[in-house]
Amino acid sequence: MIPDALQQLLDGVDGQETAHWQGRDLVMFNAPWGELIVSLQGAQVLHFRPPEDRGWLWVTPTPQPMPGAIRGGVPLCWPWFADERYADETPDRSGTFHGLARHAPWQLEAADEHADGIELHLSPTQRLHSQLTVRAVIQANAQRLAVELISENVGDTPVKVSGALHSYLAVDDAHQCRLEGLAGARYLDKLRDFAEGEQQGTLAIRGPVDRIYHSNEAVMLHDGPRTLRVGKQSSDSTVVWHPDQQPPADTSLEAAKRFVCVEAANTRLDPVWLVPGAQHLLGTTLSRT
Ligand SMILES: O=P(O)(O)OC[C@H]1O[C@H](O)[C@H](O)[C@@H](O)[C@@H]1O
Repeated sequence: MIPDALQQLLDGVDGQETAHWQGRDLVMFNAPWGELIVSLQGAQVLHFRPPEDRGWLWVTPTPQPMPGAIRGGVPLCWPWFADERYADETPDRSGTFHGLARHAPWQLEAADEHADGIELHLSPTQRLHSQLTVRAVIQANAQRLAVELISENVGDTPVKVSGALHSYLAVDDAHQCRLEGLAGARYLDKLRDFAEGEQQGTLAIRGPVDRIYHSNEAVMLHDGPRTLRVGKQSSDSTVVWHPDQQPPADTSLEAAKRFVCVEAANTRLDPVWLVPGAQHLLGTTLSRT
């Protein structure tokens, strides 16, 4: 579910086009395999809709201005998740929440479109870290959307990294949703000062949720008759976030009912130590069941 103005821009696209929205440069695709919008601020997928379905992702109708990040789609949190500033190079570790990548300008390096779908390769226009490089690969076809974030240590000392593919999944009503796949997983509850818990059965969203689950399993998001599968790669943390009655300033109460975040992440539970020359691929794959 995306803002009307964004949908109108997309409706005028046949094939691939660039556009400008809310101060951001966008790459838009309207093709037989589906609709896809990527913002070059943060290499952020804002929208994906396969044929004969509705959009899988949610974007706030009232985004904050640049250089703030757009709330919605799949923001790339890198090289740290939340306030876990392991790779923060500022002297007092005062770097921005969720890292540098989602605010930074990225460039499209390659777009390989074929009859069944597309593969996009993006990288930041400038290095974001003295020792780390990062790139993103986005694949879309009529069955799935995959986002990969690939970090490499090009320096000469080990670097500790965390991050997240912070997917905002569009739902009819968050309070009607059930998340399956987390039963038995231990979690840290960020709303209770990181108290530990263990998930019993399915997770229903009945109020605010902000939890880091120690799990590498796929999550099935049941939203009425619809189910979206959130798969992941090289991620032992799954973050589930829904702000309920206290949405952030860039989102109305009404709009906040329409998303649930299920994030493939590396967090304090499973930070990645990258030794010189090593690469790490954090991935998520969304698909219908
Ligand atoms: O408002 P943002 O910086 O985009 O963060 C939004 C949310 O992201 C994650 O899911 C965190 O676990 C939450 O604690 C945070 O509130």
